[in-house]
Amino acid sequence: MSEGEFSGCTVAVIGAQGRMGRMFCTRLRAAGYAVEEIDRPLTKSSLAAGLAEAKVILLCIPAAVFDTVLQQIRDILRPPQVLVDITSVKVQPMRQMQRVYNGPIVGTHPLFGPEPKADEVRVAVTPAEGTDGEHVAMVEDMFTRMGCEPFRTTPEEHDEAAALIQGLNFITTVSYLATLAHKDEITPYLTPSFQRRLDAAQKMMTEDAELFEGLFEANPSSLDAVRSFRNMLNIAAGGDINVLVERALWWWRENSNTGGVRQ
Ligand SMILES: O=C(O)C(=O)C[C@]1(C(=O)O)C=C[C@@H](O)C=C1
Repeated sequence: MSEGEFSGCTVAVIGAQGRMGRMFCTRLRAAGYAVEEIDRPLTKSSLAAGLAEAKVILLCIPAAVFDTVLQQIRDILRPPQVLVDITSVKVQPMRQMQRVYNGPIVGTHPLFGPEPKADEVRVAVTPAEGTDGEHVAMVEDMFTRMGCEPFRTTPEEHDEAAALIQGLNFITTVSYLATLAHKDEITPYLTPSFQRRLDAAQKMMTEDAELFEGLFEANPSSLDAVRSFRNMLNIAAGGDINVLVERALWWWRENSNTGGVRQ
């Protein structure tokens, strides 16, 4: 299939009314694709009609209903339709998709929410083994045309990285704030730097906790990530804070002419 054939083709978006689904429908149309919007209630006839002309089926659905929806579409999908998901973990959904469909499958994880800033548009792309390069390139091209920056990886590599970035970000925040909960006596001591951290955690805790909890449970690398963090806490508990600070300064290595080592 040439690039020309693919541009302007039909993409069926399942979960089109969700926040991510709505964003991708808008971006797909702006990029010149025909979009079939599919959302609840998912019926046999709405799915059959919606998927009939689609070259790509984009699943924008919560992990909790992933398997149910796959069961509903398994007999409707026809190779060479390309099945694409946007779930924030990859090992488990890739297996689920491969169990029900033997056509092209390209997993993706847009590393942003429904209202990304212009520089927050990276998309991890995890093709299933056996999916040919042409179909993977089609999907990468689709994201590029939507203004995103796709990069290719594997489900395992993705989940290890996501456990460290998304997983530990959540777990360390939850653990820290839980440690300090129910201690009215400490509130007079709140400082601006603590308040900044609390403010930064608000959305994650009050709006997205269920999402991150689900991702933690669904990511096979979560516990390894927690263990590496615990190793760092053990160093802190031993009093050797300097070792940790030197190591953490790696993040600002570009700003330092001493390669991350304090002056
Ligand atoms: O935009 C937000 O507030 C998000 O939480 C988006 C966010 C995140 O930042 O972890 C959440 C889930 C997706 O997997 C990717 C990005």
